[in-house]
Amino acid sequence: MSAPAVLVHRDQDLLAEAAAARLVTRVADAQAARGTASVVLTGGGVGTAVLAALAAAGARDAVDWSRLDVWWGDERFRPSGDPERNETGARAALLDHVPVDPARVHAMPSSDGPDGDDPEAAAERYAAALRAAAAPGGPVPAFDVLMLGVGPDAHVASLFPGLPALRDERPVVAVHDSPKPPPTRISLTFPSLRAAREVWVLAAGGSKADAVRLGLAAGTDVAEAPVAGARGRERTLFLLDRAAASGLPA
Ligand SMILES: O=C(O)[C@H](O)[C@@H](O)[C@H](O)[C@H](O)COP(=O)(O)O
Repeated sequence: MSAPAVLVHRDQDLLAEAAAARLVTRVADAQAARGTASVVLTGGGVGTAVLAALAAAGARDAVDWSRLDVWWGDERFRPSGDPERNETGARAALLDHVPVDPARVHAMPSSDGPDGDDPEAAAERYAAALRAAAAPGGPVPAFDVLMLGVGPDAHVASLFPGLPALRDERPVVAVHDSPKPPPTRISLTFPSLRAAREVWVLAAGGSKADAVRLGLAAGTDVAEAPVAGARGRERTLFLLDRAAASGLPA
């Protein structure tokens, strides 16, 4: 696991533009090296702002969109097209505007999908899709970039403080009784997050300052502040605006 590096931008808009530019470079580099690239998206205000900034960036066509796999770190277990779904926001912000291969856009199942209203079966279905895309024998691909928003309670993906998903070793789990609505979700677990080459934690605003501080502090209990467990294999970046960084030592 890599030790985190911190980058602080003036405000959320600049943070989103800088992260979008970084994403273009990282994806283009991965495609040059390996032919394809994979990214894991997050819901939330900042994560969606990054996607919108990417859609608006002139450099976006440096990405070969047809050779990009798109996954999600978590999803609200709602019907397809529901405005609460992270997928819905990502499509509106970016995916509807670039020539992605629909077969490579791996949305998490919806509550009106093939498993119906059964989040456990939906989680298993997503785990099977990840396994099929992984290197032989591996549970999940080595994602090039995995982005995570963070909540004021220090959750990442749908890994909330104190919930059993934090200790689950399966790659994908159903989450019940989420303290943030909606209550039923699907989430990657820590082993899957940590399979990524690069993990980027995105945070803007003063309400995130405590979570960011805990996420970077040595010795934080991951069960209390899940963001502290968000680490990439090669690189971990905390991409912040000034307000989110305001709790860090100077
Ligand atoms: O499903 C969710 O609720 C989101 O995926 C969640 O994990 C989000 O990323 C953070 O809560 C940060 O959200 P904001 O950027 O909107 O504060």
